[in-house]
Amino acid sequence: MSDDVVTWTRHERVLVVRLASPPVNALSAAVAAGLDAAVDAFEISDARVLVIVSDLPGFFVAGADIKAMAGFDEDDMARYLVSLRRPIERIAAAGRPSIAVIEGQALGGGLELAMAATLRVAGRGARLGLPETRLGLIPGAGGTQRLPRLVGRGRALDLLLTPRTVGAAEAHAIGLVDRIVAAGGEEEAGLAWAAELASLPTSALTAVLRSVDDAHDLPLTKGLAREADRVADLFAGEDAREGVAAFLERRDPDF
Ligand SMILES: CCCCCCCCCCCCC[C@H](O)CC(=O)SCCNC(=O)CCNC(=O)[C@H](O)C(C)(C)COP(=O)(O)OP(=O)(O)OC[C@H]1O[C@@H](n2cnc3c(N)ncnc32)[C@H](O)[C@@H]1OP(=O)(O)O
Repeated sequence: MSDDVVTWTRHERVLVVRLASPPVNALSAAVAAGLDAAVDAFEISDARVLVIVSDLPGFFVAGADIKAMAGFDEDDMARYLVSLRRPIERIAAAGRPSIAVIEGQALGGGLELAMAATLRVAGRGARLGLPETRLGLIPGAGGTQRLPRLVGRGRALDLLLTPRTVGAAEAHAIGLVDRIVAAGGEEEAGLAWAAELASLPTSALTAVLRSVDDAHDLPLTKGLAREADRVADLFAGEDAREGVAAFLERRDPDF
């Protein structure tokens, strides 16, 4: 368990990470370190899904810690950038699904954290944006790379070039969030979604995640070849045997 700004608890096959760093969950060094420790806990566990949720009403994460950064020298900045990017990239590369539960503001590094998750669920009151240009910066934790992959070049530029934020409905319409729920229902929806994913075999979910990432990174022919290899590996595995048998025996599979 990390210090009190980032905590995590196990809910059956789901690890729930809670952010509670008043007033806005700014990504301070303590929050970054806490996130990293939470990813350590996820990696050594047999949890199948990671959920990231804020305990601060109105804020998912308001971005990097501007107050702290204002006093940085270049070495501090370099260390801070590494400390922020490390947990964010580990979540993205985890190979097991993660869900960011967005209630309120997800800005800058906060939206970058959410985009590193596999999936995003937002409440109707959420606002999302990458306002770094207003600080004379650009996103430094993957925002310029993941936003175009999620929403396309034009919409990404619209949100990257200006500090404009989008509400939940627009974010859902452009594919920045995957599910939109009534305000107040975010955490329940995120946990229910995580439980649904956690009932499925990690071997298949990991194969989906790796294959979809290949679709961005590889030429089609190589991606198709890797997909075929993954199908063959899965078909030879216990999970596929259980899944096929359960179907034929008209029962729920026990993965
Ligand atoms: C800036 C120096 C740069 C030096 C180089 C650094 C390079 C290292 C880069 C690291 C990796 C990059 C990560 C990421 O890409 C970069 C970022 O995330 S930059 C930050 C982006 N986020 C923002 O710009 C949001 C700024 N905040 C707001 O717009 C508003 O505060 C809000 C979140 C919309 C809330 O508005 P209100 O409800 O009106 O509340 P207040 O504005 O009064 O704020 C309340 C309280 O919280 C403090 N606060 C708000 N945001 C931050 C923050 N990001 N960091 C630290 N503190 C924040 C605010 O100051 C108030 O404090 P109080 O006055 O009450 O003490």
